[in-house]
Amino acid sequence: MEQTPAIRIRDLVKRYAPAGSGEGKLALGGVSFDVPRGQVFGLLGPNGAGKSTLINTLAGMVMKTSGTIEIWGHDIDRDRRDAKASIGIVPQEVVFDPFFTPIEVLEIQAGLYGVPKAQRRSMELLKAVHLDDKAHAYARSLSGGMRRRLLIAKAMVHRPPVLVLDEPTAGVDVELRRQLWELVRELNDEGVTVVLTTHYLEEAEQLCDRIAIINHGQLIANKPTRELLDMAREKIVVLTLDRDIDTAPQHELFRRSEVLGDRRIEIAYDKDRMNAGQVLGLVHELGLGIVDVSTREADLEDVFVALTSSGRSS
Ligand SMILES: Nc1ncnc2c1ncn2[C@@H]1O[C@H](COP(=O)(O)OP(=O)(O)OP(=O)(O)O)[C@@H](O)[C@H]1O
Repeated sequence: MEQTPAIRIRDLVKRYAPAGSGEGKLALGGVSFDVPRGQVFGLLGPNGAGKSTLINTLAGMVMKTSGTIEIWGHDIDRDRRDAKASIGIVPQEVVFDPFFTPIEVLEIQAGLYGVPKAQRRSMELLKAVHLDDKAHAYARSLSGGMRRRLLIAKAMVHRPPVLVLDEPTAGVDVELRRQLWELVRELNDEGVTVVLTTHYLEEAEQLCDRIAIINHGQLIANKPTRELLDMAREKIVVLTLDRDIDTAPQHELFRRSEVLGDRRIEIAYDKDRMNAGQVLGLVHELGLGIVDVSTREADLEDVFVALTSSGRSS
């Protein structure tokens, strides 16, 4: 029998009720996709695309207009309890009572989820998020990064097989971002399926096995990260010339050509139509001497911009 996906979403529609007499806002216009088990799955999209609506629907905090959602094989309408028990949600905002300690935060949450005392593993969870030495410190004395890690532990008290993180690294510094990535990888290595939304394309590229892109409430891509990156047809060469020039050399085969300054120019070309050697040859033919060359692969940002600006579906 084929394994059920960690999350199965079909024809999900959410229309927010109108504030006045209008039609209301269509935030999700019929979205279908699966999150395979055992993966780190990234949900990307520009501001207002519908990511939070989707996550909040999974969390049971937003009522969908129509469509179906199954979490670990449990339909969220028909099998609400099991669906809820199968998912942990890490919200964007970090809010704790400043007078509770991390261990108390986890114990209270375990109580809310009805986890019997004998099955609780609060200390183990604090260890997993590297907060065991802060178990008895007041939450108000924790740094921003520690609070975020505590939120992740809190979402895991009932041992859900699926963990959803809404913008886990929004507004955190580079060092902390890397620590959180490491934590997500550790959880995933232990078998937890992770879904995360992010604005940082580098984060998605580094962390996610598969990426779905939402734009204007529609799914416009859903592919393994590698395949999505391969969709970037553009390659870029940066050349250092033997003299200063005011205007970049142009050719019908160049997609883009710009002067960067300090005798450097950048030329983007379609990797399916030509290679770097041909670009150099053409620049040479135009009478320019080349003293240095480097190339840059297009990254997820290039793909993202191409997809979300054209609205093309894949
Ligand atoms: N409670 C609400 N009532 C009415 N419209 C809403 C509500 N919540 C969100 N929307 C609208 O639905 C659309 C999708 O919003 P959503 O917050 O899901 O996007 P998002 O992709 O999470 O964006 P962001 O990255 O900015 O959080 C937006 O146009 C938003 O204005």
